[in-house]
Amino acid sequence: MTDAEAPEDTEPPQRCGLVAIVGRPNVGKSTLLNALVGQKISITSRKAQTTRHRITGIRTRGAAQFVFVDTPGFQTRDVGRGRTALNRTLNRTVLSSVADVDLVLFLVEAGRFGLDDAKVLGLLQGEGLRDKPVILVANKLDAVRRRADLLPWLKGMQDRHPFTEYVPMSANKAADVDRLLGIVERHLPEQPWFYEEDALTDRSDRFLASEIIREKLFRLTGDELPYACTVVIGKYEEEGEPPRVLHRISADIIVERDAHKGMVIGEGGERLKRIGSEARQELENLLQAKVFLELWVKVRSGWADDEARLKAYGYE
Ligand SMILES: Nc1nc2c(ncn2[C@@H]2O[C@H](COP(=O)(O)OP(=O)(O)OP(=O)(O)O)[C@@H](O)[C@H]2O)c(=O)[nH]1
Repeated sequence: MTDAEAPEDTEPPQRCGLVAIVGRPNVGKSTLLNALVGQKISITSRKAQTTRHRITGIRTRGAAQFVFVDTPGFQTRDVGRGRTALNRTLNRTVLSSVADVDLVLFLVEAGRFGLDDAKVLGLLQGEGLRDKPVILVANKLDAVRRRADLLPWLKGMQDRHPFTEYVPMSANKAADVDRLLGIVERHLPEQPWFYEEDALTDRSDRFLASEIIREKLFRLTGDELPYACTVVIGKYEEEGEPPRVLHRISADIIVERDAHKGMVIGEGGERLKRIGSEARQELENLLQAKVFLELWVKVRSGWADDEARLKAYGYE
């Protein structure tokens, strides 16, 4: 067979790129990330501002590999009284996580654009970020009662920023999420994939463990517990060979006051038991291994105000 007769190579070239998901707290960033990645990686909670770490989720679909970077929402609410070290650290994280990405998904709630949203958009229009392609994702479309109002709203958004695309959608609708992936794909640079085809996250098991425990902590304590609580993994050991692997994990739940300790432990230790057993089950699913989980509750007042301690806990 000569070259002229060879069948045409129809394989599309590989695409791969970093995508940041930004938006004010509670707009649906974690929900969207989980849906885009197709498996639960980040944590979601009805409570605002639970995502403090920069989390990557990876999705490989066809020729495209999407590397998602979830960022904490630009902090518009103070933690405790006044501006704390925690807040300053969070704002720095937002900026640095967006600087090196190929594309930004700017999430707002469809039909709304408040002061909080404007602050995040302001960050995106800052020095060094101006030429970055930004897709406006108008999330929670299902919650919009008057669809007719949406068109003028979208027109208004055009005046606020020259967005690359406008995508009204619901993060909890699979078809919408699929359509968004298709749109994002077109903006990924043509280059070889960074990760294996089946990679989901470059975060360690240790990190995922602390995120899952923290999610259970917030879900099961409701609104009582201030979000200035954290989870620190002390011991993390793996024993045995597949398929019989055991992860031995010991974690500290750090709270600010004795009263909070009581809330976490609950009557007769019931609540702490539940946090532990739900986290263990979820970890066993995720790791496909047995998990032995030990939880301790410790009081360290003022931890959110101590930069050195934040570093020790991994908030950089
Ligand atoms: N109706 C509706 N609710 C949604 C949608 N997407 C997210 N939510 C809800 O919005 C709330 C906040 O979602 P999260 O994904 O935790 O929001 P987030 O932006 O990551 O919040 P932070 O971690 O606080 O920054 C949750 O109760 C979600 O279930 C959507 O498309 N429609």
